[in-house]
Amino acid sequence: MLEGRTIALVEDDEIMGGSLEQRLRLEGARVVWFKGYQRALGGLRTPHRPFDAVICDIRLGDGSGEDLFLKLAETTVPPPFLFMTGQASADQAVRLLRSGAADYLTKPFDMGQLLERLSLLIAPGFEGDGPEFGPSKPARQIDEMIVRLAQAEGPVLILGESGTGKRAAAERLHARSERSAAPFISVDLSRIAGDQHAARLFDQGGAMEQAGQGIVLLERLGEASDAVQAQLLTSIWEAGRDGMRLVATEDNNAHEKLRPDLYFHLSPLTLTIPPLRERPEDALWMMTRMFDGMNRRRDKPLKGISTQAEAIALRHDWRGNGREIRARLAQAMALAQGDMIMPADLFPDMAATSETAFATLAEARDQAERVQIQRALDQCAGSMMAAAKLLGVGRTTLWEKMQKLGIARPDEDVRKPEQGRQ
Ligand SMILES: Nc1ncnc2c1ncn2[C@@H]1O[C@H](COP(=O)(O)OP(=O)(O)OP(=O)(O)O)[C@@H](O)[C@H]1O
Repeated sequence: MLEGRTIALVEDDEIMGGSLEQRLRLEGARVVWFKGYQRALGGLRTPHRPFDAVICDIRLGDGSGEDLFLKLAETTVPPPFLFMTGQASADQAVRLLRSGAADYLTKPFDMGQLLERLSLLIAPGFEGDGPEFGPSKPARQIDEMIVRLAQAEGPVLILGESGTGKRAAAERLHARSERSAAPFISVDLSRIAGDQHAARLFDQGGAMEQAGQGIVLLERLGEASDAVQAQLLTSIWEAGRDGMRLVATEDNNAHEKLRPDLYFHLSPLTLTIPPLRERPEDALWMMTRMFDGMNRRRDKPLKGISTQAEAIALRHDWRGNGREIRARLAQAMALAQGDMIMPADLFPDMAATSETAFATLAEARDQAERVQIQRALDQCAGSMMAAAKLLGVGRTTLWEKMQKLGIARPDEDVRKPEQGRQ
């Protein structure tokens, strides 16, 4: 019944947790058991695999299940939560459901009841091929946006740095749309000489004709000349509702590279994919996912990626985004000497620097604090007062931490943009 599902169990009671774990496994689920608030917070924020659901006790020794859910909801879209409460008051029940939790059960309950509720909350709407872009809030929003774009009509513009997954998004859009049975034709304009663009797109047997009522993906559309862009605009008009649907990709400067009339025609349905350095938890998630796929194809599978390598991956800036992850992993898996991927396998170019040296606890804590403070400041549009509140510390403590960690005051960034981020 739960075959292939991954369920997180958050329960600090050994006996209750043990029997739940056993039963869920019997039903075929993969269970990850977190025995307290703090552990669950870490594990659910950066899951190695997305969870289909979370079964969570309300009372935990070191916090509450409700706080756990709310904390996760600040930065990610949590998986559906099924809470287990003692005698839940009506107020608490309403509050839990309003906060976005999927369901709750009042103790004592029997296993049959729990399994029934669980299957209800997993089956409709949550079934399918899982997230494509990661567990972070922006990534889940991209997944949702793709579904909405797939159901709409009209051309789509996908923007983002190289390797952020623009092509992956277009493929998913095609697969989710009513046009999925029709062709998906892609042309990367940067790989074809400029004087061949028009022929490749518009001639007999060209991309437009091949696509029929399917999707034409034009990668790096800004490479096309002004004349080709004008011709494209005409063919979008001519294709109308019954012809091909155009999806184009560009970097974030599309407005400078495309003819204004074409840009304005494409831009109403725009999907912008943020780079991985702004959502490090997705980088880790994507790395694990790619590792699993590549590892399955190996004659001698590796055991996994070491936690040290993961820690460095979490703070690496991934300028090449998914493309860089894939390249580094392929190299690491080919060259790994042991049965685990170690930092030097994944980042051999940094092997001589302190970047791959094993981080001390203090360094790891500083790094985690730096990321969290920066996130809070971003979320609060630079307001230190609001960020301090979000982080649960006083403004002075936040200020002292920022000085210690070398984080610029937000108003300094505003006054001197040239000294801001690179
Ligand atoms: N969300 C994602 N899901 C799966 N793979 C991804 C994702 N994002 C990036 N990748 C991987 O990263 C690489 C680049 O992805 P893709 O071609 O979709 O990116 P892109 O934004 O179109 O890149 P470019 O602009 O450089 O062509 C591919 O190997 C792909 O497997």
